[in-house]
This record gives sequence, C-alpha cells and structure tokens, in this order.
Amino acid sequence: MNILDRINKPNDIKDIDREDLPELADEIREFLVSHVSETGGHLAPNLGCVELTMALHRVLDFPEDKLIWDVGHQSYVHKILTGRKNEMGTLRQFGGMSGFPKTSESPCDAFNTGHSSTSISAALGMACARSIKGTNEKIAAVIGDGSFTGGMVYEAMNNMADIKTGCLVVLNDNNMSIDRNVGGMSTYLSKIRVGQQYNDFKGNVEKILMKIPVAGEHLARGLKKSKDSIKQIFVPGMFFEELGVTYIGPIDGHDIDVMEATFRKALKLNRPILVHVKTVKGKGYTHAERHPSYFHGIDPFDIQTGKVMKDRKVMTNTGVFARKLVELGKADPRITAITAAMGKGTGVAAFAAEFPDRAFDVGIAEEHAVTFAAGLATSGLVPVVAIYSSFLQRAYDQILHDVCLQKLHVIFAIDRSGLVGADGDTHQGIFDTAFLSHIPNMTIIAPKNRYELTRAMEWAVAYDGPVALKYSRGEAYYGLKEYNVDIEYGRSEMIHRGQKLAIVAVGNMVQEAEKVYDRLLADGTNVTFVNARFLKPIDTDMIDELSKDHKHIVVIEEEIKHGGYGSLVEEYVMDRHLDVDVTVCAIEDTFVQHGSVEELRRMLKLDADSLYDRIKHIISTDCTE
Ligand SMILES: Cc1ncc(C[n+]2csc(CCOP(=O)(O)OP(=O)(O)O)c2C)c(N)n1
Ligand SMILES: CC(=O)[C@@H](O)[C@H](O)COP(=O)(O)O
Ligand SMILES: [Mg+2]
Repeated sequence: MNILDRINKPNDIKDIDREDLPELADEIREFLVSHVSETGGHLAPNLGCVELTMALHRVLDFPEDKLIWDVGHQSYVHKILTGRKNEMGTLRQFGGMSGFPKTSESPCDAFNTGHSSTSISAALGMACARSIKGTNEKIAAVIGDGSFTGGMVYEAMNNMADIKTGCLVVLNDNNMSIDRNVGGMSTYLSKIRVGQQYNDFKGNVEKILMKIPVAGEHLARGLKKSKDSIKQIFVPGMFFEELGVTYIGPIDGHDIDVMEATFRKALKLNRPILVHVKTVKGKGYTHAERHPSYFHGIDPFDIQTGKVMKDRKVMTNTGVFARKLVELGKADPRITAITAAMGKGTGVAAFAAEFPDRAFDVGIAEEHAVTFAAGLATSGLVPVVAIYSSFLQRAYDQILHDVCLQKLHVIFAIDRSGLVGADGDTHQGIFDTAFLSHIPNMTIIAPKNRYELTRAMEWAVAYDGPVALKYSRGEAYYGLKEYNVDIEYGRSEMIHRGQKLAIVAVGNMVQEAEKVYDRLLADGTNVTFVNARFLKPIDTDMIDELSKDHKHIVVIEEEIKHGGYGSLVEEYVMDRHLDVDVTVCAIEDTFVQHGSVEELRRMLKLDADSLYDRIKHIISTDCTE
C-alpha cells in the first residue's frame, strides 16, 4: 500500500512516521507529474514545494490554523494533503478543482489568491483579527522569491514591524520567477542563498560589537568609517531584521526535519518571523528541473519526453504582437517595452533580445511598470507596457493619475483580454474596458484579427496619447482579412451593411459573431455586421447612421456588461433619444470560473449557437414590420 493512500483528510500527514516522509514525498511527486501531465497546470512550482508543504502540514492544524499561498499556483500539494487528491484529475477543468486556493473548495484554503504579493497583507490581517478576538490559531504565509518583488510585500512588511503579533512568513526561494528573477531583492536573496562568507551572528552588527568591552566601541567606530568592511560582513537577513522582522535562514527547503523544527520554533514566538527556505523549482522531475520556466505552467505533456501534446504550433496574438513590436522597434528608436515579470508570456522577451537597452523587466510590479512608462514618455520615448488584463487591474490609478491625466504617449498592450479559461476567476480579463473606458484621454482599440492588431500597433505609435490595445489569449484570428484595415481614429468597420438588425462585435468576439452572421445569411436574414474596433471613443456616427434604418443593435463582447462597450452604446442611444433598441450580449454581474473558453462561453451564452438563437428571437419579436 502506498503511503499516499493513507492521506485522505486534513492532518493525516501527522500520523505518518518520520522515516516514511521521504517516501511520501516521492509518491506525491510521482502523483503530481502523472496528473498534471494529463490536465496541464503549474507543475514546476508544485514540485519545488513538496517537502515545504509537508513540513507546514505537520506543524499546522487544519482548518483552525491559517495557511495563505502567495499567487497560489503552488498549492496543489496543500490540496492533496487536505483531502482533495482524488480531485486532481479535474484540475483547472470546468466544474473541477481550481488550480488556485479557493475558500469555496475547502475550509483549509484560508484565502483566495491568484494575483501575486498579497499573502503577507492577508496574513497580517488575520493575525490582528486573532488578537482582537483573543483566539490562538497559527498563521503562516508562503511567498516565492518572484512574488517578493511585488510592492504590496513592502507595504505589508513595513506595517508588520508595528504589529507585534505572531505571523510566520515562509519565503520560498527557488531563484526563479516565471523566467529568471530580477531586481535588487533577487540579488540580495542570491547572496544569502549562495552562502557568501559572512559572520553567522544575527541582529545588528554594531549593536553586537558595542557589547564587546573596551575595544567594542572603537571597533564599531572603525566599522562605521570603513564602508567596505561593513559590506564584507554580510549578515543574512539584515534587511528584514532592520524592519523589525526576525529573519531565520536560509534553510534547506527539501529537508522536512529541519523545516519542521524551524517552523515549530518560529510559530511559538509571538512576533513576525520570516523563514527563508531554499528550494529547487521542478525538483524531482528531470525535464522540469532542467526547464523550470517551460514547466512553470505547462499544457498536457508526455512524461517521457517532457514535450507538450499540443500537435501544432499556432501563431498566437502574443506572437503577432511580439513580431510587430520588434519591427516597430527597428523603425523607431523611441519605442521601449516593459514587462512585469512576464517577458515570455507577453512577448516582450523577443523585443528584449533585439533591443536589450530598450526593454525592461521590472519584476512583479505592475503599478511601478506603468508609472515607470510614464517617466519614459515624459522624456519623449514611446513605452509599450505589456501586461495581462487581470494583472493590469492593480495599476488603475497609475494609468489614470500618472498617464492619462498628463495625456502621455504610453501604449498598453493588454494581452489575455477576455476569457483566459483554465486559470479561472482571478485571471479572466473581463474588466479592462470597464476600468479603462471612463478615464479621460484614454483610447481603447480591440482589434478583430491579427492584421488589425498590427495596424492598431502602428496607429498607436503614431497617435500622441494613451492607447490601450486589447487582445485575447491564444491563436490569432486570420479571418476577415479581406476587409481593409485602415485604422481611423474613433471609427468602427462596416463589414456588411444589411437591414433591420445590426450585430456590433468587439475584438475577439468578431470571430464568434462571424459564425452567427454567416448562419443568419444562410437562412436568408440579411443583418448588418460591424466590427466595433474603437471602444473609446465609440463611433457615434456609426450608431447615428444605424439608428436611422435599423430596429435593433446587438452588441457582442467578452467583457463584464456594466461599464463595457455595450453600456457605452446604450448610454449614447439613450442620451440622444435614438429610435433603436440595444441588446448587449456580455457577461452579467459575475466572476467566471475555470474551464475551457468554449465551455465558459456556452455557460455565459456567448457561444455562436446561443447568440444565433438570441438574435433569431429578437428578429422574430422586434424586427417584424
Ligand atoms: C499581479 C500578478 N502579476 C503576475 C502574475 C503572474 N505570475 C504568476 S506566478 C509568477 C512568478 C512567481 O514567482 P515565485 O513567487 O518565485 O513563485 P515560483 O513559481 O517560483 O514558485 C508570476 C509572475 C500574477 N499571478 N500576479
Ligand atoms: C500563475 C500565473 O498567474 C501565471 O503562471 C499564469 O497562469 C500565466 O498565464 P498564461 O498561461 O496565460 O501565460
Ligand atoms: Mg520563485
């Protein structure tokens, strides 16, 4: 019988003999590789967290104690140890287990995560709540070295020093973000991690020297003067100690005994503690150890070869964007590119390879990325900030206050706009029109296909102001290329002029709407078909014109309805008292779970069949005479 067979509910790991823990770790790794090779998912981060999670589960009592996972992509082992191993086959699938912690899934998931750098803030909040309530649960957060580049971490650490209560922060340092980690904090952690020669005493160098009778003061004065010698006395964790956070480490993040003993001690102390553990991303599966970035988030793959099953390589919107960005960069030295730790995911890595001096990876720091871009723009450069739609949400004020208020020439390349699928509700890019369209000086373009994306990029470089280009995850649409792609400010594209009912589709939904248009044409219904193209400003001339001889406008967008493009059209029609009805096919007031985009569209009635039925109904009831 496998030891893993004895892990069926939370805390079961406590009943496993210490000498059996290495075997259990091996079984968990094998279980992870076997399941994730079928479902896809974040394999390398989870392989690196096996012993770390086991050690935490031996010292914490679930569900009373709280364990928060930063980003949460590395929480599969936590889920296995809290009675969900049998759901691993449904990982990230429609109706199945999420790839991130979900309080709705288990009381052992203390906090929903998905976006980086939130765990310490949440843990601190829980620790203070514990003091107020007078309870005594243990509270711990696990955060990676990549997530440690996020600004919220420093806000929380700053606050932590004032909050005298127990809170364990485990810094899981595998020397990797998705790609190579970047920035000063990463360098600092590397120095500690590689065990650079330093005195192993804790606390402030000077304080300790001052304790030495007679010579101490002289030494301390001497040290103060000779900067170099202070640099040579590299005391690990001084950064944290100076902030009032006790630092312990670095310790081996694959040695369960050492971690268990350290965590037990740390959790007894009634003050903020940071335990720095060193792990290997992808540990235990050779392909993932060798290629931790490739196996950070992987599609279903062949275990033997480590190759993904996907048969054909497709040209994605990201690929189209990256190729065009390099082309534009060659033609225009003002163009710079910025990514927030997503170089490969956004395609900025391709630009960086060509123009290393004009590309910037700022770490997981979207707020900083935007205002950094604003700084570049004030100096006459043209920064392209490439950030996934859902990650851009945290930079709202930087977009408004630092870019749009000054009407700076910053181009936002918003990838993963619309449904992303398996990453679920924290990652669906369905709010960007809503959070951008009301900002003065902002222009929003939603290209319908790969050709329009490249033209829109050219247009954005030529236009002197803030522009947001939004495009979806996955394959670039090749269709409708026969239509001219002549981008004119604020103008939509009339693909076909019919009568009575007009379909106005947005961005990636033009492809879905085209299927509906074709079916309607096939059954003799000659509707008008418009590609919205500009979401802000909306094409009011087009709406005025349609309202003269159409009964109904149907807007189709993969966006939250409130504040989306459709609501802007409705607002305009009402303001002008135009004699045309408007129906907006969009996402009602809800978050959208994980699943395939096709399944999610069916659930949201944004698939071609549902849209066709809805439009046929409108035609039969509202467009009769
Ligand atoms: C706000 C935000 N930006 C970007 C991401 C994308 N992302 C997910 S995991 C990750 C790297 C995390 O690195 P680390 O914390 O070291 O965890 P590891 O995968 O190395 O265990 C990034 C950039 C995100 N989830 N949230
Ligand atoms: C965990 C996380 O936030 C990233 O790894 C994200 O899952 C990447 O998304 P893509 O797969 O769309 O690049
Ligand atoms: Mg890491």
